Amino acid sequence: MVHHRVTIIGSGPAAHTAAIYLGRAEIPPTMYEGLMANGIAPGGQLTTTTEIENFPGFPDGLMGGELMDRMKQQSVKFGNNVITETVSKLDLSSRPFKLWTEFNEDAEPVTTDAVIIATGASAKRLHLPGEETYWQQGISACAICDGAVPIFRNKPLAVVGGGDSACEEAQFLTKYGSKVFMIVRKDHLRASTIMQRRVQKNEKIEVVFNTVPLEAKGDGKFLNAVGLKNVQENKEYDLPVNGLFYAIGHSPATEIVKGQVDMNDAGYIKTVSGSSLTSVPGLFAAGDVQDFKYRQAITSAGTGCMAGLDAERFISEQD
Ligand SMILES: Cc1cc2nc3c(=O)[nH]c(=O)nc-3n(C[C@H](O)[C@H](O)[C@H](O)COP(=O)(O)OP(=O)(O)OC[C@H]3O[C@@H](n4cnc5c(N)ncnc54)[C@H](O)[C@@H]3O)c2cc1C
Repeated sequence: MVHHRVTIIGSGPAAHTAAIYLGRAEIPPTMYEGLMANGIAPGGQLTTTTEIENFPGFPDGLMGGELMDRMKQQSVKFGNNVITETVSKLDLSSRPFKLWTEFNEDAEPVTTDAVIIATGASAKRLHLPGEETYWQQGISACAICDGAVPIFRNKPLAVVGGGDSACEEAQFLTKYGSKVFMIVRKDHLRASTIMQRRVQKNEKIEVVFNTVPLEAKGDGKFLNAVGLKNVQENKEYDLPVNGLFYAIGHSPATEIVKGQVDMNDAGYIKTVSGSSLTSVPGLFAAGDVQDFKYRQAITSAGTGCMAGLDAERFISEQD
């Protein structure tokens, strides 16, 4: 039977930071980095983007994929045992915990004393015609990450969504865009009153109610318009914009722990404030899988550090 002391599930900034801390504490973990788990390559969400300009230590920026390669090199240097498989089942009902990987569900389970779950989240997408062509070429699911890039400067932009995140993203984008349209399916915003007021007060934001996006359009290289439909008037038209930002929510990758650990209504794992501890002793959560608010590489790395230290303490207390 294969047994690991600490198993890390995931391979983004949270997972590799936790692995670096555990490795340096002489508890080298085993990491299941996933094999296109949730459609994302090993290395996580940053492998789906281009340049990262807000991760400290890289004043000239660097490509998301390169940042993740470097994190992996660093964790492997400290003994991280990386397995390129996806964990498909996890049994947290008794310790040691048991896990199975994809295509090996009938095999004997792997056992582990502790688990750090850092499986991340993925932004919900609309899958519009043209979306694949203009993804990261005008379409983004993260205004904070991508809003400052030159293609959006002083250009008209659109945000899809009517909740608090959409309002926040629209406000944020007014720093860069010449105008920001909020495309809202209903005849009202879902956002909190204070957020609605801020949007109303901001002269650069125009809310387009009763409207859904139909198509992403452009010159083959960059987005330059979004096809819209006013569902009340049944009227279709093109809105010229150079940026289209989705703010329609995220899906945390928590399927394997569903029903076994406390989560919030949106499916994010709940952690004890100021720690990575979950409702299950020996299960620690880090990164976007437990963070519905910040969802950044640096915050994921920060909570990964916390999970590494928390798991180290847990293991030391068992020894
Ligand atoms: C397009 C885009 C651009 C972004 N740009 C920036 C930016 O400029 N700056 C910034 O700070 N942040 C940016 N972000 C946000 C940042 O990428 C995330 O906050 C961060 O990657 C979250 O890290 P994480 O460690 O939680 O895991 P993730 O990066 O979400 O990675 C989780 C990994 O776990 C794997 N996994 C999932 N389930 C399993 C399983 N069952 N078994 C094994 N493996 C599994 C996944 O396949 C994935 O590889 C961007 C995000 C996107 C989508």
